This record gives sequence, structure tokens and C-alpha cells, in this order.
Amino acid sequence: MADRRSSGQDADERDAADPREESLVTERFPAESLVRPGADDLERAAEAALRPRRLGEFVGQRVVREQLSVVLQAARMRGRAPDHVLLSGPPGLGKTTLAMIIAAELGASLRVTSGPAIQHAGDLAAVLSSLEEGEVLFLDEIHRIARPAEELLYVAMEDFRVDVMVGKGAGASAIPLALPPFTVVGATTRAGLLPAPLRDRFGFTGHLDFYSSDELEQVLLRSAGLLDVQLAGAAASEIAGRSRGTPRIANRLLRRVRDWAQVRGDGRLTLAAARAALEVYEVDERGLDRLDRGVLAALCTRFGGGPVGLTTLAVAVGEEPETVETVAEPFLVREGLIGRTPRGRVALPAAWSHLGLTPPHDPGTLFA
Ligand SMILES: Nc1ncnc2c1ncn2[C@@H]1O[C@H](COP(=O)(O)OP(=O)(O)OP(=O)(O)O)[C@@H](O)[C@H]1O
Repeated sequence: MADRRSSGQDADERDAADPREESLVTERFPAESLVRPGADDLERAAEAALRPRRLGEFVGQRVVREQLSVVLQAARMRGRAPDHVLLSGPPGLGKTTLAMIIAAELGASLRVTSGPAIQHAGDLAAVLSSLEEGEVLFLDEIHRIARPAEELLYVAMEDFRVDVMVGKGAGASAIPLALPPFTVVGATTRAGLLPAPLRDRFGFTGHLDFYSSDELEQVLLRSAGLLDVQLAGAAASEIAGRSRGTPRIANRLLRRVRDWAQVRGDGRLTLAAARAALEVYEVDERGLDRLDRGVLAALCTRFGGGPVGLTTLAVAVGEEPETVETVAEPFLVREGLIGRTPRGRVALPAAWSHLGLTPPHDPGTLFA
């Protein structure tokens, strides 16, 4: 994930992405502990502490929850490992949490690794050959797994076998090693990048969508309970409205409001405290932060609404193109503030009104 912005929103997303890229993390840990391996800094530990542990505690995503609950219950009734599960959707919506819940619901332990950590087939072979019966192998960012490892994974998922290569060149031979039944839970933010043969090996695919404000309020009230703070309903609603439909952001903003209330307020998480804290962290009433507003302002004021190329826009806001593209843009597009055209990015009417500006001409002509 691209590294970026300096507001209260950035640390967590960076933290959430980094540890799984650091190494081939395959440490085994009991699903009940539900702490992501590598959760060694306070923010990440705070995030882990707020994770729902069982399906019944998981807020929202009604359809996926119901489907998964049937898959898991059926597997339990048959005493067999369930089909492999693929979870797709934007960051922070609960894919990792669900993987942990799947292991917990099955009473199985969870092994965690990620696509970027698997650069060679041998990396994956080592993980697979150490799996125990019934274990859940969580493969985060599965779309980033190296090609040779991908092929090994197909065979392992379908036939529970790994072919260990012995020797090199013409004299190389494959020794098949049988694996005990296990379940792969793959997570991806880019389901479209998964090759069809890999996608086909998942018996169940769940797509996670952005959460409604009501659902985020439930997430926040649950988290406040776990943090042992009193969160006023109106404050929960205010934070939910600025959380971009994402529980990770909601929980992060809650922690920032709690900090503010403790340091600058009287400790109570009221509506006034929430508004004051979010102003300090430059998260506006629509959930836009400094980078988002910088992009809008550059588009509207410096480039007359566009179209403007990504690189030029990124230079104007002093960021890497990748940061603008992966961090700011998806939300701005989803909110109907900017559009992407073959000739570049354009500001939509809502962008001007969000900044309190008047469009210079009929924005409809921007697409001409
Ligand atoms: N449905 C939910 N109910 C309550 N809390 C949730 C829910 N989904 C996510 N969360 C909270 O949001 C945080 C982020 O969730 P998680 O790490 O599972 O997201 P993710 O989709 O795996 O993100 P990434 O793709 O960046 O790894 C978790 O700490 C958890 O507390």
C-alpha cells in the first residue's frame, strides 16, 4: 500500500500493510488469541484488540456473514475442512478479521502469510508442508503471489499435494508430498487481478462492501465498550459519517477522539468533542482529509477543473502519483467528486461545492 499523508489517518493504513510484507510470516497462533502476528506497536495492538472474535460479533456484511455461517456449520457437521474461501474488497473492511473468525469458528489454528512474502515456489512449499490437519492458511494480498508459487498453490488447494523439486536442470525431478486437508482463506483488494485458475479453486467467494453509517455506528459503540469509554450516540453518528464506510477508519478516528477528549476535553466523548478532535486531525464532515482536499483544490483552482494527468496532479500536491491514485482517488471517485477520463482527472460539480467554489463553466463540457 502506498505510504502517504501526515494526518491522523495515515499511520494505521501503513501499519496494517507493512508487517505482512516484512517476512514470510507463518507463525502459528491460536485463533482464540486473534492478534495478528507482528502486532508489536501500540496502534496495531489497539486495532487487534477491537477485532470481533466470532461471526456473531461481526457487524454488517449480512449476506457474506450468512453464507459463511452456512459453509462453516456444514464443515463442522461433516467434521471436514471447509472449502477454500476467497474474500475480496477494499482495505479495512474486515477481511483479516473474517479469516481469524473462520479459524476461531472451526476451532482451528491460523497460519498467516501474504502474497508479497512469497517470492519463490520454495517459500510456499515450506509453508504448505508444515501445515497440520484442519489448519486455516490465511494468504493476504493473494493477487501478489509470485507466478511459480501460484502453480504450486493450485495443486495444493485442489489435490492436497505439493511437488517438492529435487535437483536442477535436466536431472530435476518432483517428489509428491501429500498434505493433510486444510483451508486456504485468500484476501485481495484486487479480485480482478487473480488468474481464473486460482479464482476457480475457491469454493466460496465473499465480496465485502463499504459499511453504512448505521453499521459503522454499531462498530463504534461496540469498540467504545471494549475501550471502556462512554460514546454519546450523536458523537458515534458524527464519527461514522466521516469514516468513509470503513470500520478501520471508524475505529482509528474513535481513538483520536478519545485522545482529544482525554487531553483537551473532560474525558467525555460528546458530539462537541468529536467535532473538535476531527477538526484537529483535519478530517472534514465528509471524511476527506488534507490530501483529498489538496487534490480537489489543485484540480479546481490550478487546472480549472481538468482534465489533468495523474503525474501533473501529483506534483501539484507534492505527492507520489501512486499515493494520489491508490489513497485519495478511489474515495474521491466514489463520492462523485472527481472523474477519471481517458484525458485525465476532472473535477465534478460536487468538488467545487465541497470547496465552496463556483465552477468556471458548465462542468458537463469538461467531458467533451
Ligand atoms: N464487521 C466488523 N465489525 C467490527 N469491526 C470490524 C469489522 N470489520 C472490520 N472491523 C475492524 O476494522 C479493523 C480492520 O479490519 P481488517 O484488518 O480485518 O481489514 P482488512 O479488510 O483485512 O484490511 P486490509 O485489506 O488492509 O488488510 C479491525 O481491527 C476490526 O476491528
